[in-house]
Parts: sequence; structure tokens; C-alpha cells
Amino acid sequence: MATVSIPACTTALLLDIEGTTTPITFVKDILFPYIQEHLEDYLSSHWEEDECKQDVHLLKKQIEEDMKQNRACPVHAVDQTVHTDEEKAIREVMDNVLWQMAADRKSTALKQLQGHMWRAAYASGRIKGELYQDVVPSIKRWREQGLKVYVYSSGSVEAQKLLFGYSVEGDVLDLLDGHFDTTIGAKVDAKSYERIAERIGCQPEEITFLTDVTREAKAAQESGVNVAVVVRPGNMELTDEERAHYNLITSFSQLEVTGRV
Ligand SMILES: CSCCC(=O)C(=O)COP(=O)(O)O
Ligand SMILES: [Mg+2]
Repeated sequence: MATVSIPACTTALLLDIEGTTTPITFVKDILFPYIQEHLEDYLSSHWEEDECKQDVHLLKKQIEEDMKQNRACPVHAVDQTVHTDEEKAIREVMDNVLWQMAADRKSTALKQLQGHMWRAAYASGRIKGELYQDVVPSIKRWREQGLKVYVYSSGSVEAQKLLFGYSVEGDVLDLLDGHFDTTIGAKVDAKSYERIAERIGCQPEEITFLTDVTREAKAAQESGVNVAVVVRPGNMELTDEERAHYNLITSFSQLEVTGRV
């Protein structure tokens, strides 16, 4: 397997989750269906709680933003089974969440709610966070080499901590130095990577970002961050141009930090 060198100035690895540390199928076939199946029950039973109220408030702000941008969520006629104002409000939130999920939106509002909903599924052992086999050994090796390891995912920080805290390899949260989500900015915006570098306390050039999504890779590169695109089974096909432009890896074990043993 060919090795891919990362610059000697690298002090931190920044990892995407879906398609990078974790199969896309875990997200699409396990995590998302869990939300779809439990959404109504969850909203009905948590509706009066502060956390759920904040989630709904964020979703409503997102709806207002979407309406301004003409990204309208289809409004369904409320059916005969809905009687009270609360039931109607829950149905509206459900319509919006399911619509956002169908479009695989990465809005902070959607991701916060999802993170809160997955808490029970992970804690009960019903769901375990999947990690590719090369992930944990590679993170351990990088840490031994003195590198810091961070996660940057559209999934909320809470959702990230659940995935790594209740993973197929047990609780591996101690291997991570920190987490970033879309509250720092979108992954397709170069400024987000500048902010992450500032938060970590290093220059963008000292960070190597691993992701499966070339729009994210492009934004990271624009900010000065070094990038490798991760090719895993089921990930989006890359164009010939993308293949030529980016360093590609199929396993984290291919990465070699120049000058570190
Ligand atoms: C870590 S939570 C589950 C994944 C998720 O909801 C998501 O949007 C993953 O996006 P990523 O930025 O990790 O590709
Ligand atoms: Mg990804």
C-alpha cells in the first residue's frame, strides 16, 4: 500500500467522520433510520423539556432562514389524527426534520436534535459507533508521534462524542483532543478551517484534514490546511480531475508524517 507523506510541520490531524472514520452506511442505514422511526415519540415525550424547546427554537429559526432564501419545506395538510395545537406543532417540526433529512441537509438545527435523540440509543447499547479498523491504531500511532487529533464533522459535538464514546472499539474518546461541528462554520467554508486553527492555537498549515468530500477538501486547502481525500467503499466517486489533484488514501495507515518515526 502506497504511503502518503504529510508535511513535517504538521502538529494536528483533523478528521471527518462519515465516509472517513466511519462507513456512510452506518449513518444512512442505522443512525438516520433511528431518527425517522423515533421522531414522533421523541418530540411528544420531550416537548416540554428545555433542551427539546431549544432544539425546536433552532429549527424554527432555520425555517425562517430557509424561507428568506426561498428554500421552502413542503407544508403537508394536517390530517384528521391531529387535534391539539401541540400535536399540530409536533407534526410541523416532524415534516421539517424529515424534509431536511431527505435532502441530507447539514444544518446545525437538524444536527443538534439528532445528537440529542441518539443519546438513548447509544446509552442502551442499541447502537454502537462504527469505526474502520485502521482508525484507532492510526490515531494511537499519531499520538505517540506527538500529534494532536481532532474531529470536525457536520454531526453535532454531542453526536460525535456518542459515536466515539460508545464505539465498536469501546470508549475511545480519550484518543481525541477536541471536537468541532458546524457551530464553528460550514465544512465547505474556508473560514471554518481558519477558526479551527485559531481555536487549536496553530497555523492552518500545521493541520492535515482527512475527508471524503472534495468540496470540504477544497475549502480546507483554500485556508492553507493540508488535505488528503479518503476513499472508502461506498463513498462518492471522484472525478479524474479530483483524483489527480488530491492526495488519496484508502486507509489511515498510509499516512506518514515526514521526519517522525
Ligand atoms: C457524527 S454524527 C453522525 C453523522 C452525521 O450526522 C453527519 O452529518 C456526518 O457528517 P460528516 O461531516 O462527518 O461527513
Ligand atoms: Mg464525510
